[in-house]
Amino acid sequence: MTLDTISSARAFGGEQRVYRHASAATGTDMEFAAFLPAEALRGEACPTLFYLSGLTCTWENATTKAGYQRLAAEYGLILIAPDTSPRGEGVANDAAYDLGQGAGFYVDATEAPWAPHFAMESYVARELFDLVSAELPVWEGAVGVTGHSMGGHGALTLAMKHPDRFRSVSAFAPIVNPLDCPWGEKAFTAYLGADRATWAAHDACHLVEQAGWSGDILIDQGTADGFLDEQLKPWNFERACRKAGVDLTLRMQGGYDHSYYFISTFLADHVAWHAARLTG
Ligand SMILES: N[C@@H](CCC(=O)N[C@@H](CS)C(=O)NCC(=O)O)C(=O)O
Repeated sequence: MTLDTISSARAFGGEQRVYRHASAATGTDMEFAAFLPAEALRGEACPTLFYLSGLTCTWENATTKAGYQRLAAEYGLILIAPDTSPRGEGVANDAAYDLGQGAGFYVDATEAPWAPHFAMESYVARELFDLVSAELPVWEGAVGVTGHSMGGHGALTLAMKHPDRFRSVSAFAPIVNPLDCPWGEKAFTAYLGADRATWAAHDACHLVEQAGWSGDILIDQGTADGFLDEQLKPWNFERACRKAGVDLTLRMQGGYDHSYYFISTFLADHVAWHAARLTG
């Protein structure tokens, strides 16, 4: 598979790159950002962190606003920031910001008109994972995943569904219970169909009770997040983790909202937390 470099810029002794490639999973070209620390540029195997973004985002939001380059350089970590959906003229879309392009929800759609291209679980957890493992100096067995909002849902569910691939997981303001929030109900109805029984396999609250997680989990959530009560409900996941005996650290951060100001404030803790688990 060919990786085309769209851009490359020196940052913190490493390089911030953006790649494009033809994706078999989505049937489209996909773009993603990759920060390579100095160690990776020297060809040394590096622990790697996937950062999955939220609604309306591409690889660009986190790459330009989270400040991850300095942190990834400090810990010698490769950071991979995928897009949030397939895109393009031949790809289904919706006028709303929370469905279609920019809102892939990290599931493989089974329903029309989404099924032909919306395969973001296969894309991230298999195709992109295998691609970066083959093309970049990713330290085998030392890959973690984090994400924000819809991307937090992606991080939690992909980690629990693919524990052979992801060794550490954390999230910022994640959607934890798509079966019980308007964003999740709308997207899952469209992508997976009306039968809610099929949804549970993509719901972190259900997954943690069914599949569990052998490590610990870190979640940061702002108390001034406008989506907290209606969409995010981290207490549902706290309850499910307690029931499942999974070690969750849920930090309610006073006065923080849903923005990248919140993410950039606490990202250092997450990068350090992943680095410790991936190299320990
Ligand atoms: N503010 C958006 C809601 C979507 C939103 O807040 N998206 C979050 C992720 S769920 C985000 O990171 N947006 C892009 C950014 O802040 O750069 C809207 O109403 O259109």
